[in-house]
Amino acid sequence: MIESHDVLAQKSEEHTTFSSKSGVLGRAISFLYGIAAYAIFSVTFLYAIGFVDGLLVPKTIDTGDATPLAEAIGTNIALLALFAIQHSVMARPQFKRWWTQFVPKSIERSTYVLLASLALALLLWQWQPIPAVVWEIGDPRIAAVVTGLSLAGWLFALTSTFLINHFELFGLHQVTSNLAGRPTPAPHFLTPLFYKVVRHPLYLGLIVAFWAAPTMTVGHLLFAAGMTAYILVGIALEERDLIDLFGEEYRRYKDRVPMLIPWRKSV
Ligand SMILES: C[S@@+](CC[C@H](N)C(=O)[O-])C[C@H]1O[C@@H](n2cnc3c(N)ncnc32)[C@H](O)[C@@H]1O
Repeated sequence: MIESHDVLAQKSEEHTTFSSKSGVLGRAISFLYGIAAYAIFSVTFLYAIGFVDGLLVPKTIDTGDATPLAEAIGTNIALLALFAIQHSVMARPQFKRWWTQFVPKSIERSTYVLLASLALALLLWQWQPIPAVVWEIGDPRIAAVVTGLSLAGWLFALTSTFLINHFELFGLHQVTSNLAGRPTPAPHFLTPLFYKVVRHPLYLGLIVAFWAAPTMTVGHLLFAAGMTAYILVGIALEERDLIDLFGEEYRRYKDRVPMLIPWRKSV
């Protein structure tokens, strides 16, 4: 089903109706809730960079008490699955339609961001190290370049969110509009800068950040492989929704621009 901009405008209208009904106090509380969700996301995201790259934080992907291998693998797969299921299920329009019967539309995205951050925080906290080494770069200068590449991946991912709409993606736009009594504008299809080269620069940045490791342990490899597999499934689901939302425009974009690997027709 192609969701027209009229339908989206009507949704914005419904959103305004809620805003005007909820009162100033309700809107102020929603706004503070959105700010808190965003703050929790920011701390978790920054911690995740240190965790994956083994920089500055007390617990990294390769530190912590050793547990039996089967237990470590089982725990880590369960943590990755929880993160992936939360992300994928809650991002779907059908799920959003269902749970906005209980959660106000203005804080739907903030609640998603909050739960996603908590799922990530649980993973960072409970992750079991598996220290066996898969590869290790001996030359410290090359190792530093590889860490730099990983950091560049994180920055590329973060920049991509600003290119489409960082504040909408993380729920701040919605709670701010609600506070001001304005409708949240309907989503727009955008292809700025990186989005002209690949369709999913944010995910590409994350994949680079996960795989560019000067020392790759089995634990880190499990994390990188699990997250990459999840991203590929996530892309298939996201693109189905984007075609529903933007129709022929997104189909043509898909034919023209590769998914993740620049200048490659198919991927
Ligand atoms: C976490 S972001 C990831 C964006 C993209 N997949 C990427 O990797 O850069 C997911 C949100 O971005 C939106 N989105 C993805 N591509 C978009 C585009 N070209 N223009 C506007 N919104 C887009 C999706 O509808 C979804 O709500």
